[in-house]
Amino acid sequence: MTDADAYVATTVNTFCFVLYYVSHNPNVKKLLEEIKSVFNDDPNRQITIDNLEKLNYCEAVIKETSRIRPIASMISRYSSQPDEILGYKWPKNILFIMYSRGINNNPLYWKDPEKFIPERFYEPQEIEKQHENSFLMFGGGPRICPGRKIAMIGLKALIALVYRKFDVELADMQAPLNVETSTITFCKELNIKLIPRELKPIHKHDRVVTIL
Ligand code: HEM
Repeated sequence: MTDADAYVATTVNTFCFVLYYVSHNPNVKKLLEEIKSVFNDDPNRQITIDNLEKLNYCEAVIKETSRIRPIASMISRYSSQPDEILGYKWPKNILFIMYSRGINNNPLYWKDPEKFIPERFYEPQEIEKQHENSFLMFGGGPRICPGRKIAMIGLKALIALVYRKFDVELADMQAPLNVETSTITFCKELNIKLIPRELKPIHKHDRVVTIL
């Protein structure tokens, strides 16, 4: 997989999962309010890095989506030397596969793990409660995903571009996510309705300003 493929495959599939979970959850209101306020209620305003950095609730939505449904369900490492883990002795060159999706959804680390609650990644007191390495969206340690910052920028921009102009509804609210898992989990199909928001009415005052 090239870096370009990694960018498209990871970002696009995470984006589909965001659309799915946001459509199923009323917290969407908070996301829309944040987007509206950061872009000054202007759906055509140019997107800047400063704007994207202010989209903290949007970032929490992306993280909560990836906690419940990470595109990378597993992370692997070879042992470079013999070690003892959980009382078992392991020789070197053993392939360890960590089920990150299981860790992300483990009730030992997350209260009501099946519930979509972006506040887990938004409220400082909730963030403080998190156990180390209990959220592995981008892996961890020296081999942590080097594309994580650009991925977050791309996802936030995509979410802002769509939600500031359209209401998004799933074509079938009963349909489960249609996915296929190999190295990453792909969203095979997601049918949505994009409903353009009404254009902002032009006020008298705006017209005067335009003519001047
Ligand atoms: C939502 C988007 C993305 C997610 C969820 C994601 C997730 C991951 C995960 C879980 C790993 C394994 C980390 C580990 O073993 O500890 C990884 C590795 C990697 N990712 Fe990403 N990734 C994303 C986007 C990107 C993008 C946009 C790029 C490149 C522009 C990228 C490039 C890479 C590379 C090169 C590695 C291998 C790093 C190494 O083995 O040293 N990723 N990613």
